[in-house]
Amino acid sequence: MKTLRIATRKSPLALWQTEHVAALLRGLDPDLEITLVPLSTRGDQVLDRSLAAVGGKGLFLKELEEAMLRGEADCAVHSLKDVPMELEGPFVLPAILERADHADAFVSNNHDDIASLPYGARVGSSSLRRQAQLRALRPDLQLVDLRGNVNTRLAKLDAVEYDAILLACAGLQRLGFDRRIRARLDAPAWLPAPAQGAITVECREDDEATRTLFAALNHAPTRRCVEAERAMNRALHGSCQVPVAAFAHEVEGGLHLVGQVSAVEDGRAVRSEATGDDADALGRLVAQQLLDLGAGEFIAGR
Ligand SMILES: NCc1[nH]cc(CCC(=O)O)c1CC(=O)O
Repeated sequence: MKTLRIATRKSPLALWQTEHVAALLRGLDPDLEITLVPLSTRGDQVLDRSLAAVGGKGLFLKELEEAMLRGEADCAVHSLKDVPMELEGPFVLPAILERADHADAFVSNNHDDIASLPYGARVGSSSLRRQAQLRALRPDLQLVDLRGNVNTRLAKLDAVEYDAILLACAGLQRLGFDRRIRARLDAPAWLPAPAQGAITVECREDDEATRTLFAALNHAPTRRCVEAERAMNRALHGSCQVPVAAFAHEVEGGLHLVGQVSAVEDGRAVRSEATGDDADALGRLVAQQLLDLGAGEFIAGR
């Protein structure tokens, strides 16, 4: 292969993740020439409205996919949690890297954890999943939308617009902000988004050379776990207007998956879990269990 062109969003986290993939590739083949193709996506421009309202997660991929279709890039790097459950178009994910930290992080300059926040404190997050889990624990909190990339959100916390914010540990760690994590919000007590912490590579289905190149970076156990989480989400037909959380890990005899669907308004939730060896079947099973427990009520009309 001549030069590998990797499309990426321009946020500091996206660039870090793309540089990380490039470094892994150079480790495999020091002679490989790699160039980054940084692009703005519609998703990056929507800072004022809920993403769900304008078309959802696919907005972070579209421009990168268009560049691949025009032959201007060979592949793209994404946070897998931002990749829609169904890829639209002739694309595949030839590599899912080993998952980093799955957990959410509680970030605050004055408070140690959720429990020690004062009554009615202002917490910033625009994730419905994080808001719903906070509501369930602390109905008194004032939940305030917080958009923008990780660096922007930390700057808003420091400008004292919020008493605390919630972010993914993985993003903070990648950008060198480990020390801003005041408390980890770990599974199973607190559940992450499906595939949180996993980086993926997307390329054209018919591009055998690129698929082969990236096969070596795929981490099979992570792929199985995130496949179960994503199969559950897919089977729930959850738009990104519905708080869906999921976490799978390997156990004796296969995978264990825990899933949860919450009500946006008050954080009421249904939760279910199961063990199995077929990731896709396990995801669909837990989705069905959640529907049997009444998850449909939280999904309907959203
Ligand atoms: N929604 C943006 C986004 N997409 C992926 C991550 C974190 C990195 C990851 O999950 O791998 C973040 C930031 C955040 O949620 O704090």
